Order: sequence, then C-alpha cells, then structure tokens
Amino acid sequence: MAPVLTVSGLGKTFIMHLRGGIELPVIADAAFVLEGGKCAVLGGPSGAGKSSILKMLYGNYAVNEGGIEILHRGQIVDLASAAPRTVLEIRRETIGYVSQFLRVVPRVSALDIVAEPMVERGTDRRKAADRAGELLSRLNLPERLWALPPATFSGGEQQRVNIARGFIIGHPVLLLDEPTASLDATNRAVVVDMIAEKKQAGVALLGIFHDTDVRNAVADVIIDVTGFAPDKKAA
Ligand SMILES: Nc1ncnc2c1ncn2[C@@H]1O[C@H](COP(=O)(O)OP(=O)(O)OP(=O)(O)O)[C@@H](O)[C@H]1O
Repeated sequence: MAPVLTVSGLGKTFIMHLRGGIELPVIADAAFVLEGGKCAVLGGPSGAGKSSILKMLYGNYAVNEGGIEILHRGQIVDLASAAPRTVLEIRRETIGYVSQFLRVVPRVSALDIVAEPMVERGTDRRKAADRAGELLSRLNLPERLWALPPATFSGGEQQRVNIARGFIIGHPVLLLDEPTASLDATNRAVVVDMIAEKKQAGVALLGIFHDTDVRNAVADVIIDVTGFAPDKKAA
C-alpha cells in the first residue's frame, strides 16, 4: 500500500534568540513513512526529539530541512513548505493531533470542546454534541462535568477531553503525544481499544507512548529517533 505520509531528510535546529542565537540541533536527516491501518511509535530516550517530530508533522514547529509529503484531498502536498492556509486545511481534514495537554478555552464546555472539530466541518451542532457525548461516556468522564469548562478538571479528566476531541473526526492521519500519560488502567484500556478501531478504519497513526504495556498493545512499527541524532549523522 502507498504510504499516507512520507518524511525525508527532515532536520530541526532550534535557535535560542534570547541566548545570543545559540543553535541547538535536535534532528538530522529523519526519514520514515506512515501507512494506513498501522500505528507507528516514536522510540528513544527523553530529549531525543520525539515531540519535536510530532510538532513538525502538525505544523507547530517550522521545518529547517527536508520534506513531509502527505496525501491531502487526493494529492501529495509538502507540509514542510505549505502555506499557512493549506496547513490549517490539512489540520481540519487530514491530520488530527492529540497533544499532551488540553488547551483550555475559558467558558467553553467540555462537550463543546469535543464537538467543535465536527461542527467546524459542517456537522449539525446537535449531532456533533451527541457524538461528543458518546466519546466522553466511553472515556468514563462523568456526565455532570460535560457542561463545565475543563479548566478545573483533573489532569486525567482534561486528557480524556483532549482524546475525545482528537478522535471525533475521521482524520486519515492521527498524531498522539502521550495520550495515556495521566490515565488510570481502565481508561488506558479504552484508549488502546479506540486506537485499534482507528487502525481498523484504515487510519495511519504516529504516537509517543512511555507506558510499555500501551506501546506493546498498539505498536506495529517502532521508529527509533536516536538514529536521527545530529551528532550521529555528523560522525
Ligand atoms: N521550542 C523549543 N526551543 C528550544 N529547544 C527545544 C524546543 N522544543 C524542544 N527543544 C529541545 O529539543 C530537544 C528534544 O526535545 P523533545 O521534546 O522533542 O524530546 P522528546 O524525545 O519528546 O523528550 P521527552 O521524552 O522527554 O518528552 C530537547 O533537548 C529540548 O530541550
């Protein structure tokens, strides 16, 4: 099967403008592919650059070198050089992202935060709210919390709202940054099942999972980020 996303020659160097422009090379010449129906997992020690790769794939971090080719609206688009408007369109339709922490918006209820991506894509508000409720029930978020803004929720409750929001749309590519880090065993198992269903539906997933049990349960491929270390490439 043709890959859904192809990373080639990807490089990232942070420039610390407030520290006299010190350069911090983090990733060099990274290359891998994502395929539909498979979950790839980024491996490697803390600080190796796993989150930085996810953030480049979602367009949060600028790419210094290389390309990120993605199948979007039936065409191959290079995310690394795409215009901001195209990146936003790709996020709406093609790439979903569950970040480590929920970005809470004041006064917006948990249910609306989860439903929002569906509403943005034109689904009727009530239908989107029903689907959001189904996901929140499945993730065991008590119904009494649904109408409240998540600012005061526990870490695990906020993480479950974030997961429901990331999973509500059928994006063909889904990026997961430690989605189970704050969850108990019951909810970790729910997320493992939800990932398996995404695979069944043909979604290409890329995630970071520090929990070994979760990683073993979901991973089809491990991408070892230490192979993309800049000093290794220079040696
Ligand atoms: N915005 C940034 N500005 C400067 N340096 C950064 C930035 N983001 C990440 N880094 C640096 O890049 C390196 C890789 O960080 P990253 O968060 O990608 O690693 P990681 O493999 O995901 O680590 P962990 O497993 O601890 O989450 C680290 O040395 C970090 O300090």
